[in-house]
Amino acid sequence: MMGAGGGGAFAAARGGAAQSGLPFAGIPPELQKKVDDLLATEPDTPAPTVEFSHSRYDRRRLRLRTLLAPHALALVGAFGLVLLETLALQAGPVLTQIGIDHGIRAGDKGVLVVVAAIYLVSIVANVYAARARVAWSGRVGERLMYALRVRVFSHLQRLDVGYFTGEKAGRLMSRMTSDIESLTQLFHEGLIQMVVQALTLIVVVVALFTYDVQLAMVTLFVIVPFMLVMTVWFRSASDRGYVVVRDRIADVLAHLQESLSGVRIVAAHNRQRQNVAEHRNEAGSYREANDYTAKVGAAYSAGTEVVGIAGQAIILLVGGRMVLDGELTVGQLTAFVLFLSTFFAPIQQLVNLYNTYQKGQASMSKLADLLATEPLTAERDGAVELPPVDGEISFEDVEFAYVPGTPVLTDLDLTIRAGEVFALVGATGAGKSTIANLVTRFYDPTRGTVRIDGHDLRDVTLSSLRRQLGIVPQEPFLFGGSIRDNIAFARPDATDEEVAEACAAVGIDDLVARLPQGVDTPCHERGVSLSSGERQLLALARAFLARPRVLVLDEATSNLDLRSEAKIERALDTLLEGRTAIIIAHRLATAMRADRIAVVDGGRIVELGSHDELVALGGEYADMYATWERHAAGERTAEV
Ligand SMILES: Nc1ncnc2c1ncn2[C@@H]1O[C@H](COP(=O)(O)OP(=O)(O)OP(=O)(O)O)[C@@H](O)[C@H]1O
Repeated sequence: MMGAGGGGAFAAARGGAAQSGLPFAGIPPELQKKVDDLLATEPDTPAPTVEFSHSRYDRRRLRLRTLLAPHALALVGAFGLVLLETLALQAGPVLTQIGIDHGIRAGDKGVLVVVAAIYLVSIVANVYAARARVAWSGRVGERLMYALRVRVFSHLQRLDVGYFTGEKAGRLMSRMTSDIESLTQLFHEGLIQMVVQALTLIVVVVALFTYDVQLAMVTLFVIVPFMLVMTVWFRSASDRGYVVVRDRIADVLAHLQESLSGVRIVAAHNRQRQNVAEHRNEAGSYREANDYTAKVGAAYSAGTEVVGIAGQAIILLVGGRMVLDGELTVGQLTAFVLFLSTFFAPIQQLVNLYNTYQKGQASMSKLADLLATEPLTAERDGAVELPPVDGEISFEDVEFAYVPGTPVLTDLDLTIRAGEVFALVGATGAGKSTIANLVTRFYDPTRGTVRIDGHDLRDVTLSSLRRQLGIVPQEPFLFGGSIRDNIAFARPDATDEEVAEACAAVGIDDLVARLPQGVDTPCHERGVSLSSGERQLLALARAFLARPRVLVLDEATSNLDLRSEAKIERALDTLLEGRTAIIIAHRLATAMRADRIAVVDGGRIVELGSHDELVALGGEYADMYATWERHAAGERTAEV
């Protein structure tokens, strides 16, 4: 299939636009063939159908077995290739023995030629089998990792907001980087190599016993015990080492992530030197942990080398005597020594692979834990679609605690009427954002119920709820992409006209017109290229385009200049029309324009009413208003 947009667009351009006088006047006929050739080389990548559900997903615990099961057939194929590879490789010592005993010692050149030819064939067979096996297992490994990456990412999209507050982002990144990496190693080479080495070991043991039982017994009972003791020591020492290595790399990544996302604050507070010192400590601890595992590995491989060489010397001594006594041929002894040298390699390899396996399993269990984490705001079984709402929000006897035992909101009973503009004011830390977080269902109340048009938020599907909610945070996040992508974030299918309408509604049409590529101008991550006022306006345009029934707006605290402020106020007038709006107001000017105002203090609503009512009440709000008026009067005097 041709890539969806490409061919059609070009074909249309060729047919119609050439005469239309549009800026893109079609492809000149002399270039059409080149374009067709180019399109023919485009990859065949139909748009994937993405399935994402908050409630229906694979809940089985992640295990090696269940991951591999769908690829059983491919694995059987790989096993066949491994068998061929191993047998071809181990033919060497047997052929050498035949060459010596029946060729050299019998003086038969014909045998030597045949043996050499078979040797050559076995090497070629080994090379081809190994090549096919590596390519095959690599492909299966990549498919597994692809599926796992998508599964983990999808689950991260599903988890509740609170989870990300509790988990350091750097640690989560290490799930997706170093843990996925160690599983990749396991799937690509680790597992199949374990089979290769285990098979080699079996073939060699069978060959040793076939050549001479007595010599094989010497090998097994004198040499192997040393090998085993060292291996057991190595296993436990390196296991301990790798646990530390994994923890420390996670710390390094966490520190890196934090320093990168806080780069402005770091620069502003001159923390670079201290940050470098901290990172040096983190990286130093990681290096020490790696030093330890390297030391353990070095001691083990040197030790096994010594045992291997000593083993060959013992076999030469015992076997040599047997040759002298006529119990063994020279060819057989040579084959035995050759087999012996391939006997230790698989043991060493298996132990190394055991590390890969351990690392992979540890990563698997961390990823399994992550995948088993149920979102705290999980969708209930049988959750229903929220029908189009008028936008009445009610809190019934609500209590909420981020940390069990320390409630942040208590005894909250409140009804925000449909279409009402409702402002929350109060000191910092009073609980205003928390109230908003319950409306957007970023959290569920610890006790009581939050309803929208009478529906308990926990009974409706998350997507149908969020479709009708608009959220404008204090510090709007801008994603990599164009201004258009950011405005149409909630509705990527919005038409150009709708995007333009949203820009005009919030008054950023003149800003967009000034940009070099208009709405297609790329904006950077976190919107560093836009001012904070412009970012707020862009977020308002985003909300406007989404046309939510209920809008939750956390007003920017940053001081905006009077023009930007006026612009934002005008944008709000358009945006709030006919919608229920909950505004966390940081400026009294905003609160004053609301239909009703709630003063929040210590997790409770202490005053509730319109601006005039609250001023008349003479309580906390009236005090705030009086202070604000004095300030405003002061500013006016200063201006005069
Ligand atoms: N994720 C969290 N985990 C634990 N405690 C939290 C969390 N978020 C907020 N809190 C605490 O809950 C209380 C209420 O916080 P909230 O953010 O609702 O206040 P606020 O009135 O919106 O303040 P501000 O005007 O500064 O945004 C505060 O004491 C705060 O420290």
